[in-house]
Amino acid sequence: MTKVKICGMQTLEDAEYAIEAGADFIGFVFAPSKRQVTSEQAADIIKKLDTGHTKTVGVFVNPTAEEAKKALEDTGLDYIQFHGDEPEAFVEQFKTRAIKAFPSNSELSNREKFNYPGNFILIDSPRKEYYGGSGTTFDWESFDQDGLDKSRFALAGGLKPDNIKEAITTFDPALVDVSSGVETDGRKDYKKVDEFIKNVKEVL
Ligand SMILES: O=C(O)c1ccccc1NCC(=O)[C@H](O)[C@H](O)COP(=O)(O)O
Repeated sequence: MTKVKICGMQTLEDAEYAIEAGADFIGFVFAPSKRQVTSEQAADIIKKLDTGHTKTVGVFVNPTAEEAKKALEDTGLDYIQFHGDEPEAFVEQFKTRAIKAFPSNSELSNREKFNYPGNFILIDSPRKEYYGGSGTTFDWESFDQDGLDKSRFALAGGLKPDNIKEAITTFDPALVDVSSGVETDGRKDYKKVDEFIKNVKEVL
């Protein structure tokens, strides 16, 4: 079954809700974003969570190796999501605890992307004001799926309760990642979180 990551946790209540609703991963954005949290805020939330099977992810854009290692050690994160232009050799240092994101308009071929180490290779919409979290889909039809390793493929960008089934049918990803699509007025909307996860689980 497709796994779900709910990204952009900003409060303990949001994180607890996403875990209870069945998210496999929850994300905290450390990069510049309207959802940005400090490592102290994330650590404070994570230490209060009973995560069960849910894994925690810190989203960074072009961090130094020291920043990423410190976040893993000090914040209690399970994984780091590299959402910038981090080179392959850089991600290699974190390979058992890394997710590597690329915009859908990256010049790298799918084979080159999947040569990167990491548990998942995430394809997100093209960058706008920030490196992610744009809330817009990319053109699924014209995206070349040749060379995608579906077992490590994660899909993001404008996913929401009413397009997630079509997204899964179109791409058969191992993981789907959402932020804006489960928000109302910039805050996590628990009804949308429930609906999103329910719809993912309904796809066989
Ligand atoms: O969510 C952000 O604000 C963000 C900012 C900068 C870098 C990455 C960011 N998010 C990473 C994610 O994993 C999001 O879930 C992904 O970009 C999809 O976002 P959305 O289109 O809003 O569902």
